Amino acid sequence: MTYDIQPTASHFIDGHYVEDTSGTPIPVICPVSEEQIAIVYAATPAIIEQALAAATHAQGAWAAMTGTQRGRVLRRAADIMRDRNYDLSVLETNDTGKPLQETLVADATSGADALEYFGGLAGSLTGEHIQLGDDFVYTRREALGVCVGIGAWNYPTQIAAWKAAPALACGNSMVFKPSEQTPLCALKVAEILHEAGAPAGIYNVVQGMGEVGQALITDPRVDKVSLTGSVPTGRKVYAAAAAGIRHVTMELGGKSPIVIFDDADLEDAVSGAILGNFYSSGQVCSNGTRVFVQSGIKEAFLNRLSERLKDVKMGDPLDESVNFGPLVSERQMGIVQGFIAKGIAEGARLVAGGKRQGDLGYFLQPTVFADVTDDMTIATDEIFGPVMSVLDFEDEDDVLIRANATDFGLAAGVFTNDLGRAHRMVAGFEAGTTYINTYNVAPVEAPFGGSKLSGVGRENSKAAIDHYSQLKSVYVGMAPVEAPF
Ligand SMILES: NC(=O)c1ccc[n+]([C@@H]2O[C@H](COP(=O)([O-])OP(=O)(O)OC[C@H]3O[C@@H](n4cnc5c(N)ncnc54)[C@H](O)[C@@H]3O)[C@@H](O)[C@H]2O)c1
Repeated sequence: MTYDIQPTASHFIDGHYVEDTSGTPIPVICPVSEEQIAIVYAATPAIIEQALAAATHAQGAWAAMTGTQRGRVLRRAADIMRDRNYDLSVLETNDTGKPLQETLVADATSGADALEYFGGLAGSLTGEHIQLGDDFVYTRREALGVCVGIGAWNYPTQIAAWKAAPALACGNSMVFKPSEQTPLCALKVAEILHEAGAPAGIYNVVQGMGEVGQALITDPRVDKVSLTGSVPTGRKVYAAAAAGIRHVTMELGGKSPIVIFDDADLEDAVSGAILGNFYSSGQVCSNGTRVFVQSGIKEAFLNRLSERLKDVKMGDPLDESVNFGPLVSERQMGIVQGFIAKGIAEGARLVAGGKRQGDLGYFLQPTVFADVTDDMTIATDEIFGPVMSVLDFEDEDDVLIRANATDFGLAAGVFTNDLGRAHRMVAGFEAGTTYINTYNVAPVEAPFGGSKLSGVGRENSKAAIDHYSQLKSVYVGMAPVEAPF
């Protein structure tokens, strides 16, 4: 236990920490020191039962509160989260390896934004009135019931809060399973929600691997499943949810394009490509890892990118001047190294990075390949590490076809000073989240999510309300009922 803020047990159920050391031990390894900083235990069937029973028991009374009352709890939780941002960020940095300069602004703060936004929205959730002559219909916007959230390891606090906030605002309860690689911060989200006044059982966290996720999804008490993870996992989770006709939100992987035209602002385009490839050491789902650069700006782009890469500062991510951290695990580092080797073997030109940095910690240099072609593995597969592929193009129509020639559809961006072209390009992109002259910004007010294999449903914004509530129609007859006999 390195920090006081460390959670005190593996699970948070029915308003308090719960331990059961008979579950499979899950060591938490710091990606910088490679040392074990904590241990949690996977949920046993008894723990899973406790969590689902608590969530089921608590949900009805929570849904019966007014939206304003529920919203007040969420907004209080947002305030607590902001007050503790520094400590939460340190915990997140230790768990994920992401630099503190990132976690201070993008994790608990983003989670707090979601709690505040959906807290504000909760009181205004309504149905509608439809007049039909003398008769009328009104709709009731009702909670779905018990929701299961399953998280990936790259944004543990953000993912936990992005799922909790709309779910709870709509009157649902939740059992959340964080990634086994980064299990700590979701426990703090649960602790804070309960400190803010969420009734016991409304938001529970249980640890474990895929089996625990499956046990949760397939339980008949569960009404909705929201996953953030890879496409292969998405297929399994969606299939399991389908057996029970459960609602789903799927936030899955991507291989997104960034298209840079000759007339783009060079500095902005380079910044966008850096944000879209190297933030969080490249472990961001919406990363624009296929960077299509028009021939007239290509050399200038690569030169300026190389210069900017000199400002990369790797090192202890708790040092606030460090801007590039390690990958989350040795396994992930190995996967990314495998892709880099493939890029070289398939003939891409390595123009920066490509190597491990030092031999302690899972640090990989930010890596840039040029002369990448559409069929190379580094241009087709999600790498989830700091590897940018630069591809050449000449023509707008052609680059749009190539940008869309992927089964993924999470994000896409365009850099150009031609407004007409910018809007034509985003209209043509087959992606859920698109950008003009910027990249990888995800404010809570805007819908976030993917099309094609990258997902189903949207997180954030008012759109998320539709994914955590359902409408009941109430037909009110005002005249005598006419029947044929
Ligand atoms: N679209 C988004 O918003 C978004 C955000 C972050 C990450 N991601 C994606 O997540 C992936 C990286 O994260 P990861 O490696 O943790 O993903 P992953 O798919 O390996 O695991 C995600 C979660 O699913 C659980 N899981 C695994 N198998 C399961 C099963 N059979 N049933 C139920 N749960 C199961 C894991 O334990 C983990 O909690 C990348 O593909 C990335 O693009 C997407």
